[in-house]
Amino acid sequence: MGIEIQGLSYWYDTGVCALKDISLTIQPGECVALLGHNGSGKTTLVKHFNGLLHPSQGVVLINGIPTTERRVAQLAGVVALLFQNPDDQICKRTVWDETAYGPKNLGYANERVREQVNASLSAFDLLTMKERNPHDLSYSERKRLAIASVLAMDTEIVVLDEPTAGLDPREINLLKAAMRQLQSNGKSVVVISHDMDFIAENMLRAVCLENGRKCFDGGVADLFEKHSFLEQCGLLPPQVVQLSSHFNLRLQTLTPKDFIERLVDTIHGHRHGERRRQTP
Ligand SMILES: Nc1ncnc2c1ncn2[C@@H]1O[C@H](COP(=O)(O)OP(=O)(O)OP(=O)(O)O)[C@@H](O)[C@H]1O
Repeated sequence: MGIEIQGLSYWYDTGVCALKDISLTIQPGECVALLGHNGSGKTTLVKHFNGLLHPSQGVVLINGIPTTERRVAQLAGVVALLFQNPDDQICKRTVWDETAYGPKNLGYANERVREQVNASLSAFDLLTMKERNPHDLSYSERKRLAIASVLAMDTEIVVLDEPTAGLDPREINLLKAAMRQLQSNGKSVVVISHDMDFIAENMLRAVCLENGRKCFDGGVADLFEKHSFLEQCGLLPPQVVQLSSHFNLRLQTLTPKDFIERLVDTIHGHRHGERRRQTP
C-alpha cells in the first residue's frame, strides 16, 4: 500500500528521457524529501503519482492499483499535488471558493467541506481574506492559498512541490505546523524542495535524483554527512551542518535547537574535563 514504483522510465514527446528505471516504495504515513538538481526529474516523477503522466515503461501503484487503471479524478481523492507555481493551480474568484473547490469535487458533504476549508484557511492565516479574489493577493498569500487548498482535500497522500518558495519565516512556521499535523494524522507526504533547513527539520528520509535516475535513498541525517555527494546533486547541507563542519564539531545535528543543546553539552564536557585535569 502507499506508493510503489517499479522500473519507471518516462520519455516526453520531445524525446527527453526524464526518468530512468526508478524503483521506490513510500509506505503509508511516511514523509519523504525528493531532492536533486533542477531538471533532474522530480516534478515528472510526482506527476506520475496522480496520473497526470503515465509511465513509458514500468508501473506506479497507488494503494496497490496501477495508476493506468484509475482516472485522474479517482486518483485526486487519494493524492493531492501542490504545483510549484500557485498560479498554475488557482482558478476560482474567491479564496473560500478556491479552497472549497477540491473538497467539493471529491464529493464531501457540505459540513465536511466547511470544516476542512475553515481549518485549512486558519492554519495558513487566510480566514480573514476568504472573500477576496485570489488574483488580488500577494505572491506569498497565493502560495499559502494553494497549499491550504491542497490540504483541504484531506487526501491520504500529499505531494508538495517547493512549498517554502516565496514564504517568509513566519509563513514557513505555519507550514511546519501543518506538516506536523499531517504527520500526526498518518498522511504520506512527499516534499520537493531546495530548502535544506526545512528538509532537515521536517523529514527523516530523502530520495535524490540525478539526470532522471535515483542516486540516493536513505536517512536525511546520512545524506547531510555526504558533502561532496550533495554538491554533485546541486545541494548544500543545512546551515547548522555547515557550521558544525566548519568548526570541525562532530555534533551530528540537523536543527538549530539540537545544535545549541549539543554545543552547550560539548562546552560543559570540555570544562568538566579541564577541571578534572587541574584537580590533583
Ligand atoms: N513538458 C515537457 N516537455 C518536454 N520536456 C520536459 C517537460 N517537462 C520537463 N521536461 C524535461 O524533463 C526533465 C526533467 O524535468 P523536471 O521538471 O521533471 O525536473 P525537476 O527536477 O522537477 O526540475 P526543477 O527543480 O527545475 O523543477 C528536464 O530535462 C526537463 O527539461
